[in-house]
Amino acid sequence: MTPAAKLSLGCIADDYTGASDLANTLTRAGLRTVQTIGVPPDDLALPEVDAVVVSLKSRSIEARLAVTRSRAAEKWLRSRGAAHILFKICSTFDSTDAGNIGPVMDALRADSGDAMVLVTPAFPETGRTVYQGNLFVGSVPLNESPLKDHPLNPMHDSNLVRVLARQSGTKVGLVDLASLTRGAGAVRARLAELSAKGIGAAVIDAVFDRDLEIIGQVALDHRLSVGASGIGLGLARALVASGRVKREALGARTDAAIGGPAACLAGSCSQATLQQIASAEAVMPVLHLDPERAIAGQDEAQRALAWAKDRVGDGPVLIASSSTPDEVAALQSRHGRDAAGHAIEQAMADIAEGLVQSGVRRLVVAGGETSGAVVDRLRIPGFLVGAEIAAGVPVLRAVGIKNGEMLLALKSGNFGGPQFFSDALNLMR
Ligand SMILES: Nc1ncnc2c1ncn2[C@@H]1O[C@H](COP(=O)(O)OP(=O)(O)OP(=O)(O)O)[C@@H](O)[C@H]1O
Ligand SMILES: O=C(O)[C@@H](O)C(=O)CO
Repeated sequence: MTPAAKLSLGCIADDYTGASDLANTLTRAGLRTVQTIGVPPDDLALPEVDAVVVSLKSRSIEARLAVTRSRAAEKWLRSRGAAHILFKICSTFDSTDAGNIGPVMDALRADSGDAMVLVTPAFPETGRTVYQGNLFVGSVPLNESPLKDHPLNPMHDSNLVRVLARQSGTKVGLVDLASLTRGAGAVRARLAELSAKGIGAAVIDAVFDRDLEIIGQVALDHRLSVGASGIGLGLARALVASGRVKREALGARTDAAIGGPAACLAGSCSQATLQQIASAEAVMPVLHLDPERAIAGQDEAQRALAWAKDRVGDGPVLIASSSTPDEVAALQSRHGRDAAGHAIEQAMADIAEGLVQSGVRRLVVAGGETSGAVVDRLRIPGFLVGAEIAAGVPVLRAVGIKNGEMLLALKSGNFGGPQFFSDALNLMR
């Protein structure tokens, strides 16, 4: 990116798959977008863009650290001229009562000087809608969805006003769908009412993309918003509609093939990923790691690499640590949740590193934390967005890596259809 280019939108994502989901949404809405891993170093050559999504791995770390890292990203984005910053969280509001959405929002709100922050994880394209402040995943409330069994942050309350209030020092209110359907003026009036009561964060209902377009218009009055790809869509469409950004035609970027061996890694234990692994068994060799051995040391990663070496020359392979909720719970009770998760992530990173050393240039990774560990280990500084594999999951072309080119797909645990792994590989030529 040239130093003179001014960003129309700055984004801070709390995990890497979420960042690529948002970068995909912004690209499809016509914004020239790049995804960086962390705050980019000054010598990273990036094209001229309208939006930068800085990817952090801050969803499941200590709140204090998440705040510090988010603030550093904010400072960089503001210094590049971003008038509005979107803090990208998960569309299933993944967090615990200790944070990190509330603490990061509070800090960025203080920095922005905004009296009011709009918050919505709605992303209708993937079935995430918010009504009366309650988040629905498909047809069920969040607390009845598979997110109740998430390995790191099980979600047991679907009322986001309550969830956010427990994490935040800011008073939280609601803008309901009835206000929203009366248009941007009604939303602004409702926000003024909330503000007069000392409320500084408003969870906003949204069920359809048209709701997000209204939210996007209103959000641009402010310097900060918090939400998932849906609010990204609203902001991007509002930027284009207001003439602040000239819509970029899709396909303006090269999708040149890379070829070479391909592999998939799955560390997500979501229902969607478990089903995708089961479907992949029919079309490619699949190795199920022994999670107990992966925690014990590096032998399991070495075993996986030896297994892959014998097969990857003949076609794609899949290596998965994923287990069912009962098995995950049993493992966590033996080793602790964070220790088990971290050790398995590191085993996945070891495997990714070994695969790339042996020539793999096309890599599909399932799971946000898993993707974070893998991308960090591969020292990839950023990505350009390519074709869309499934809602929220684009093909990514690595930029700034030392050894040639690489294509990746970073899949959020819950995203993608049953054949996701083959769908991804079909587009990653
Ligand atoms: N068999 C297993 N038992 C316990 N934990 C596991 C197992 N396999 C993977 N894990 C851990 O579970 C966590 C899965 O988180 P990850 O973010 O990768 O997936 P996800 O939460 O489904 O995806 P997303 O964050 O994109 O929704 C990681 O910390 C991973 O190491
Ligand atoms: O918003 C989502 O659901 C995803 O982009 C994500 O962040 C999952 O990790």
